[in-house]
Amino acid sequence: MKTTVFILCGGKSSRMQSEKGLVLFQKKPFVEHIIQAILPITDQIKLITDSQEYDYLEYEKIPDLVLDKGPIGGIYTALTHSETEFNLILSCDIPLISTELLKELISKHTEEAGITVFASESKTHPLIGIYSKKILPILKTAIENDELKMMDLLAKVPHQIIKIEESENFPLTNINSADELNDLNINLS
Ligand SMILES: Nc1nc2c(ncn2[C@@H]2O[C@H](COP(=O)(O)OP(=O)(O)OP(=O)(O)O)[C@@H](O)[C@H]2O)c(=O)[nH]1
Repeated sequence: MKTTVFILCGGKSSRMQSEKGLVLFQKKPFVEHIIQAILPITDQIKLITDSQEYDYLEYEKIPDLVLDKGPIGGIYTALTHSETEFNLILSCDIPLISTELLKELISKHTEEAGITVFASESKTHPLIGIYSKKILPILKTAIENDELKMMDLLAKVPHQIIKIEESENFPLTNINSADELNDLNINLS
């Protein structure tokens, strides 16, 4: 299955108060941890961002087509730009993500699903997902109507959930603030 990978590196980072994808974890920016997990699968990696702070990375940067719409706006830009039917969309704040989990997600996606994501009983992970280009019209309408919640988008699209145990959530953890990063570092020490 030919897949393009898009990392969402936009938004306000208001809880982190600095460019989230460039926050250091184990001496390396979040975004580089994510790229490292993707590279054994593909080097077709693109960043959705308006920030020049990512210019040092060799991958293509695509500016947002719509502003202030949150992750759903970034996904809209990614799918509009994409030349492949299947697209792995990742947020920039998941430094623990592994190649194995990404491979599992890609291998379990089926053509009938517009979106495939992981979920445990307590948590769904919509920003670690396979998104089909065919959902673009639904995305566009959602943005036009300012219906920007990812869980609302999932409800509108035929989707597939890859069930995981609660204990498997850890590598999918997203880090939104300095406090959460601190907790993660304590957890791992
Ligand atoms: N390209 C793009 N990515 C976005 C946008 N808004 C959020 N994201 C990304 O979506 C993911 C989840 O973002 P959130 O944590 O919901 O929002 P945020 O703006 O980064 O952070 P907060 O201001 O703290 O809510 C992160 O990878 C963000 O970089 C956007 O407008 N464009």
